[in-house]
Amino acid sequence: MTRHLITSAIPYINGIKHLGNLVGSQLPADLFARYQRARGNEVMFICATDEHGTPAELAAAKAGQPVEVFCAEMHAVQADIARGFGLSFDHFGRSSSPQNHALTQHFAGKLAENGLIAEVSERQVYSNADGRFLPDRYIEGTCPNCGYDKARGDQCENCTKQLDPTDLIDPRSAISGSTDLEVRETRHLYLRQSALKDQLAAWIDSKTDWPILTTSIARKWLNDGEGLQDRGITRDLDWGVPVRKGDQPWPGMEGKVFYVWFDAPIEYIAATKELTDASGQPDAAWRRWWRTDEGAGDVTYTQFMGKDNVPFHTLSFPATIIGSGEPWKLVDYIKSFNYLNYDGGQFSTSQGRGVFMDQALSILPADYWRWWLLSHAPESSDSEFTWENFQASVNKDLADVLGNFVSRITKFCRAKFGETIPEGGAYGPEETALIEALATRIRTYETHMDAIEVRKAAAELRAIWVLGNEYLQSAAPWSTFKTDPVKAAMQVRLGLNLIRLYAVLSAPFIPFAADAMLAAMRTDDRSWPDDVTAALSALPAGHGFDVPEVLFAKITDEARADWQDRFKGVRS
Ligand SMILES: Nc1ncnc2c1ncn2[C@@H]1O[C@H](COP(=O)(O)OP(=O)(O)OP(=O)(O)O)[C@@H](O)[C@H]1O
Ligand SMILES: [Zn+2]
Repeated sequence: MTRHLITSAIPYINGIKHLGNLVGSQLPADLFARYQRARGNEVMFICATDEHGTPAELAAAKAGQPVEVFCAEMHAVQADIARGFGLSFDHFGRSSSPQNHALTQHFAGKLAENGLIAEVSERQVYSNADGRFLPDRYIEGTCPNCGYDKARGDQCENCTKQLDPTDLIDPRSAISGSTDLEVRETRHLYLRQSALKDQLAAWIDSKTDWPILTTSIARKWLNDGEGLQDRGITRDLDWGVPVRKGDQPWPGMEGKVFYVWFDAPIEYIAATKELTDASGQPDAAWRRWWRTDEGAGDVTYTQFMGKDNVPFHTLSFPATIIGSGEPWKLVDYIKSFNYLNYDGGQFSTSQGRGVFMDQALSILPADYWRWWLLSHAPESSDSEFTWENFQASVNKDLADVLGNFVSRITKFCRAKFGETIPEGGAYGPEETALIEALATRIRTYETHMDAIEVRKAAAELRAIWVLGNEYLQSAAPWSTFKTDPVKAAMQVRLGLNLIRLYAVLSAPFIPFAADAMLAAMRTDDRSWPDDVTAALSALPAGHGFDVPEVLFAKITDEARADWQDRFKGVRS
């Protein structure tokens, strides 16, 4: 048994996530977690909401709620939708938890002790009307790069250029609209990433098996321009983790909070403590996942995220971990994703463009989405969601191949032998060939799943389903039955056992359908088919079963056209 710590990039709290967010982080992480559990390994699968920062404050203001209330409600909404998609987190935490406050302050204190925090006096925009500084998105104005007049203090959405609040032309407060602004001196903490550059570069160089997407983004940030820059880790805001040096006050930093990108990844650790605290376990229970000196030496840690999150996970968070000088677990493998685009454009939360997770669940079961998204995951390049492609893939793969197999074999057996697995007959050459082909493909499937090659694993799984259909077609128990009912019984018994086998293999991709298949076979036996021959006799003659309801309904052209129309605009 191996031990797997798995984290998904934590979704931001400002709204309901879209299908791009899902396939770029939480869903492939869930696939991997479910697979590792199915192989009998010990898994700790962590996700959380990312709750600090100006977008959360602005979203709360727009909703007319105190930010704490907004975040608590939105966390509950996101947790509920995650359950709807079958995301099997061991814990779905909150970056605003007391556990994360304490750990974030702990790391900052250690970094300061080790000389890796610099106090820098800098010029920030201050609003006289609002009586406060205006960091990041609290300030809007005209982009100096493209002239867009709604550029924000951290970035221009139009040309994507990263900005500083002081770069904006004709700046105004995003809170009050006031232009009565001035630039004032304020002191902030910087994480001295540049001092760790060589260590980080050597560490990245040692990761020869990582996806090119991951290492190329890390190298770009390490080397482009003047190389890895120090990073501001504090802000003049109320909402966030108060700046403290461990459990001590930090003189000169009163009233400031840590920047959201400093505390967010620390929440992976804190969320694990949230889990064990909630069940009254001692600290050793979470520390055995995170401290290499307290039991995490044999843990394999895998992170999942979209490409824009890669710099923080390859450089900033490792700088925090390494810089602490303490034996915290560093990530072993970073699986990153390109972007999923929507019907010729980008998904956008702020512009309400695309299909959002709640909407997706309101029109079709989770497994339809899980299957399409995973089998089209944007691994080697960006990929695109189109309704035509979605319809074709659901209808062909799920309805025609897997669903059809289950329906044909169960209905035929009920008609000729009743709802009990029939006895008699022995395997012939066709069955031996099928078992050999299955064994080869299942071993390949495992290889792809171990390597987190999501698309390849999906293709292999589909090929495994196809083997069953091909066997059924050529063995044709409905014809065999007329001349040799004992042989037909053997074929049907094999087919019904294949349903259980398919449920076990498919569960990481389509957990709800897998549950329905196992329920129809009246079994809880989820043992992994290390030995295919043995796996195909798990359900003995005489074992009862039920013909399941339609596993996957086909998507009609009318439904597709209707959704295409409904989701072409902007979410109101
Ligand atoms: N179109 C996309 N395709 C794949 N992954 C994406 C896409 N957009 C965002 N992601 C990833 O989704 C995860 C959650 O993102 P987060 O909640 O921070 O939203 P975001 O990055 O602000 O995106 P958006 O503003 O589009 O919602 C991150 O790992 C991010 O990299
Ligand atoms: Zn611009």
